[in-house]
Amino acid sequence: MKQPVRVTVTGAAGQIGYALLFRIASGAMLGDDQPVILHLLDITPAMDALQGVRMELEDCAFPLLAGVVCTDDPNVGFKDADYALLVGARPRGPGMERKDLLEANAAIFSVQGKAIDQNASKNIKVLVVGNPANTNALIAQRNAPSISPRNFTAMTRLDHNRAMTQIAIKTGKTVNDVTNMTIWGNHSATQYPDLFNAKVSGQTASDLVDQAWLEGDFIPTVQQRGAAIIKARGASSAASAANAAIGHVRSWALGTEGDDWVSMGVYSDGSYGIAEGLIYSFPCRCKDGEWEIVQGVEVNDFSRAKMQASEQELAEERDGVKHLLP
Ligand SMILES: NC(=O)c1ccc[n+]([C@@H]2O[C@H](COP(=O)([O-])OP(=O)(O)OC[C@H]3O[C@@H](n4cnc5c(N)ncnc54)[C@H](O)[C@@H]3O)[C@@H](O)[C@H]2O)c1
Ligand SMILES: O=C(O)C[C@H](O)C(=O)O
Repeated sequence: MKQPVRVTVTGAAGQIGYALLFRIASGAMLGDDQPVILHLLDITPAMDALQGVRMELEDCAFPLLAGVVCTDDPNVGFKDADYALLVGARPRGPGMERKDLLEANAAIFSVQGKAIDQNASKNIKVLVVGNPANTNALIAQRNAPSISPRNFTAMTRLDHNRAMTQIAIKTGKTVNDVTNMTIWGNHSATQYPDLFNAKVSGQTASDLVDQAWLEGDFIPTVQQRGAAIIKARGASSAASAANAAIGHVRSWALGTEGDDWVSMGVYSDGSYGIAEGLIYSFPCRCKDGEWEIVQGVEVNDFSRAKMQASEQELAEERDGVKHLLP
């Protein structure tokens, strides 16, 4: 049996937390031979609810669950953490854009970045889910100078999964036939889901649909899916978000499949002309616990304009939180 690893989940008493923790404890995220110690971090008023979550975790008798720590102290929450899923943050309501949450949520990620810097493993892998995820990841990363910026990522896997299903439905196939999907940019309404490189049963996806559907239906559906769920459910996506978080960390830790890739918000090294240092979603392959941006993906003029619009939005978000970026 492997030694247990410590996995911190923030916002653990929230709705994504509830859909996430039981799957981590079951082995869905890190494999069925990897014991975990869960560190559940939330705010003080949520501690009673968090104890309820702990009781339910205990009552599952998961063979891989080697311990549960519940806390409202980030220093305890991130102590020796090997993985952190930063979920705890306010969700948007109807009519809001995700960046409207910046003011409410940014401070959380500055505090948590510092706590990660001071307490966590230097090899920690961090996934930011709380919105606006890319810029919150940037804030956490910049407040943790002793840890490689490569270790801070933001979640666009939910958008990636949404895009795979939309093209599968349109072409009468299933997601098993869809490969090489890419979400470029920000987890926001400027994100760009790319059908020019995606494949359906080995054929280029954009060749299988007309441009009017691609521009007028597919792209806005993926961009606006979070808002559509909020409108329908009266609450933001939770089970699908938790599922995407599991997928993101699993791909990062255990590797991507064959030649396929996944979408991850990662520290830009200037690939595809995207400003260095932004947390931008690129096509990534993972191996041995490391991600790399896939090079040589074709970018036509249509794609380039959309990628730059999302880059521009991320630069504006970054400038809006300058006071939190040491
Ligand atoms: N990136 C994505 O694809 C994606 C998808 C879905 C939701 N989200 C975002 O995830 C976040 C959480 O969503 P939810 O539906 O679980 O919300 P929720 O309100 O149900 O839960 C949030 C939890 O975070 C806790 N929290 C608040 N401040 C905290 C802090 N400083 N430290 C620790 N915990 C804190 C709250 O007490 C609450 O328990 C939101 O920002 C939402 O917009 C992102
Ligand atoms: O859209 C939201 O605000 C929630 C989440 O980011 C989503 O994409 O479902």
